Amino acid sequence: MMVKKSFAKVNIFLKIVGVRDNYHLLASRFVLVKDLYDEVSFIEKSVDSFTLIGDFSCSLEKNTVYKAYKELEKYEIVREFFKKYIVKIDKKIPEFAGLGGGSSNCATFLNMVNDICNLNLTKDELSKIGAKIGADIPFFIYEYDSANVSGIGEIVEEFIEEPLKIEVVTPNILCNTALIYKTFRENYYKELDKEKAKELFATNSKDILKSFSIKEANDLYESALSLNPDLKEFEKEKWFFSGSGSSFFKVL
Ligand SMILES: C[C@](O)(CO)[C@H](O)COP(=O)(O)OP(=O)(O)OC[C@H]1O[C@@H](n2ccc(N)nc2=O)[C@H](O)[C@@H]1O
Ligand SMILES: Nc1ncnc2c1ncn2[C@@H]1O[C@H](COP(=O)(O)OP(=O)(O)OP(=O)(O)O)[C@@H](O)[C@H]1O
Repeated sequence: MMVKKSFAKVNIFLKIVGVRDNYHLLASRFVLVKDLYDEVSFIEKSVDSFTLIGDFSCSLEKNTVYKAYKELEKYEIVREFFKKYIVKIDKKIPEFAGLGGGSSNCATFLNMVNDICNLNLTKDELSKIGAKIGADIPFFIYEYDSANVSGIGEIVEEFIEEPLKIEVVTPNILCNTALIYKTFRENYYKELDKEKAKELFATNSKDILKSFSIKEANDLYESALSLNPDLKEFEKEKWFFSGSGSSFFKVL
């Protein structure tokens, strides 16, 4: 049996720097939350077709891990492997939480299959596959603890800084990423200029959070709040908002 941890992430800051068709161009620092993770396991069991076990709120076809399998099934070694192994995911990362749960599972699966089936795909090749499935997946492919992410999410540059201890609180509020971006675009749109974005990318996470309010750190927070006013009661000093939410986090 093979097991690999599939970590959650938070966005230390998330600034919009432009648009590309229906998507938004980001300047964001992604950081892994090392004590919050799902576990992806390959367990030996003969099956007729790809089998994925776990506590998900979506159908198999909509699962990011299944979509990753469909991208790799052109390799015979992968088809044969998943006739002898099933995939089991022990879910601990809450969904619709801004923590990248589904994206992390997808990237972890791609990295595991690449290794166990000796596909010899590079991280860049795996990232391109992941980017077709979801914007947050490339970050998790590279397995950096901290990274500067741009483009739609497909440009991932490692950022070297002291490992961060992060506390996460996830209200029981489901945040819809697409709707939050749409509301941002229609009612709260603003762009950070490229020079400022470069400055942020050169600054360590703790120093950035010392000088930002929750709204300044995450451009999506206002639209998330307008759609989910109950988020307001979770606003606290030194707590910030991750991705499209609903999670708040604090750097200890
Ligand atoms: C909010 C973040 O989680 C921050 O890390 C990401 O930007 C979103 O990543 P994600 O949840 O993997 O997003 P996807 O599932 O790829 O896209 C969901 C929807 O979010 C919007 N979306 C996503 C990423 C992006 N850079 N611009 C967008 O406008 C699009 O409407 C898209 O249809
Ligand atoms: N492996 C998976 N684990 C959890 N959710 C998944 C998975 N695959 C697909 N989903 C679906 O993706 C949607 C969002 O799930 P989740 O929020 O965990 O993913 P994400 O988009 O990577 O994270 P974020 O909350 O940061 O946007 C939900 O509809 C969920 O059912």
